[in-house]
Amino acid sequence: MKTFIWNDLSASERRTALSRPENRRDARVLETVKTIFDDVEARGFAAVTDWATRLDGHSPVRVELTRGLVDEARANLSAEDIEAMELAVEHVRAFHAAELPSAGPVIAPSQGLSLQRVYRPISTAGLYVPGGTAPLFSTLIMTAVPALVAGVPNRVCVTPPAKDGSLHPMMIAAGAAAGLEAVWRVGGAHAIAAMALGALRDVPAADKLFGPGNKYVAEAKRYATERISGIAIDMPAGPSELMVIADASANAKLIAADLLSQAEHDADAQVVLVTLEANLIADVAAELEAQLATLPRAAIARASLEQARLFVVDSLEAAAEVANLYGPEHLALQVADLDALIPQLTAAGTVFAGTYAAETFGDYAAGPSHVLPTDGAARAWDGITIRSFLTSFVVQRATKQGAATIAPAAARLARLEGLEAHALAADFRLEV
Ligand SMILES: NC(=O)c1ccc[n+]([C@@H]2O[C@H](COP(=O)([O-])OP(=O)(O)OC[C@H]3O[C@@H](n4cnc5c(N)ncnc54)[C@H](O)[C@@H]3O)[C@@H](O)[C@H]2O)c1
Ligand SMILES: N[C@H](CO)Cc1c[nH]c[nH+]1
Ligand SMILES: [Zn+2]
Repeated sequence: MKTFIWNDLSASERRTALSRPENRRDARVLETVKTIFDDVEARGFAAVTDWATRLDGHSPVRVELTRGLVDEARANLSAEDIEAMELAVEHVRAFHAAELPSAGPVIAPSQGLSLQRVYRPISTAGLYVPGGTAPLFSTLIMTAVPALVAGVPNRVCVTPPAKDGSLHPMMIAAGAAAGLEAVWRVGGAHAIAAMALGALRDVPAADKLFGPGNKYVAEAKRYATERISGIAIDMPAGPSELMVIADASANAKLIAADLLSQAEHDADAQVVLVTLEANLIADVAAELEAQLATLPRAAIARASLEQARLFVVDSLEAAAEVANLYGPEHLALQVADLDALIPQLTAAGTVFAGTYAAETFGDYAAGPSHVLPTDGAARAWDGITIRSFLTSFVVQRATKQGAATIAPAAARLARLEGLEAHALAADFRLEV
């Protein structure tokens, strides 16, 4: 791990030490994404098929979640697997249902005026479920369940095929539990382009794209917003990130386990340790080696660890400063005084507080969606919430008396702006 002593760094050295690698915004990634969008726009589903075959070895298929297919998938899973999935689905459903907003309060700034915010589900949500190196059916749960709770009528779900072209049985079982009618077996930037441009046969173009992915997928989502007017995305959600803040009370084994849990996602995953206790460093390094020895995805985790960073700080204030500047996707706190640290935090996708709050719990089953902002986007974006699937608008009503109260002020301001038609539209309300 590259080590930095926070107090020894100038302001610009601190920014450099905390910057993400350049390769995510690699011009070649954007070039590939643009080429794919051009082709999908020009040739539609035929282009999606060609890219899918070329990059993933299989053409796109709409896998309808029929009763027979779901039963077969469930038969290929153990009762314990299904129980775990159902617990996760229930926690995610309950958390998002609890946060479902009802219409806002009716606000009357003057007599005869009433203002109320109401919420509506978006019409078509494009849900991306990663599957390049691991079938992340947990992401299906973390996107499709909140979309269901929000009442989104068209939920289009895509995920890349396994090498042999199959879908993991849990993708099918979880898809059914999340109320999906089908899962499209297609991934990568071409799947994003297909959802964004309405090129998945008769599936309508997505109003908003959701879900995380590797640098191609993340760039394709960003590029969709540049290219297609009106389309939205949930947030920039690229390769996983974890920052751990530790003090002398921390357990080196748990720190290493949490760091490796995100490092094993992707060679591009970012893991960072911020420690108030220099003596922890050797223990964490030893634990990392010991745990890597038996990890099936050790090669990916090692590649990620090559970019890992370690910051030595001398106070909780300094630790919070590092976290707030970096804005990690996940922030795990292994410090004795959580109540002193948490109020100082301003930028993180989600925070795991204390010894027992494993990041893994949030990834699978705690309840909030695990789709979270990366690359510093946590400074300005939320992770997926129930609101991500809703739009809202304010219904503005006025009685004759309300119009009489507000029209003179509105007309006067309009005339000051030189907008006579606006002013007349206010004045005429006094005549009817
Ligand atoms: N931020 C979050 O909330 C969050 C949540 C879960 C996972 N993740 C991240 O999602 C990512 C999943 O990545 P993944 O690769 O396993 O799956 P993925 O589904 O995101 O990407 C796989 C697809 O990428 C495309 N691809 C691969 N190499 C390409 C190339 N050279 N050119 C063009 N396209 C190419 C292929 O079509 C392939 O199907 C990881 O980085 C993981 O850390 C993030
Ligand atoms: N840690 C990922 C978000 O960065 C989510 C995930 C899915 N499966 C396991 N983990
Ligand atoms: Zn994870």
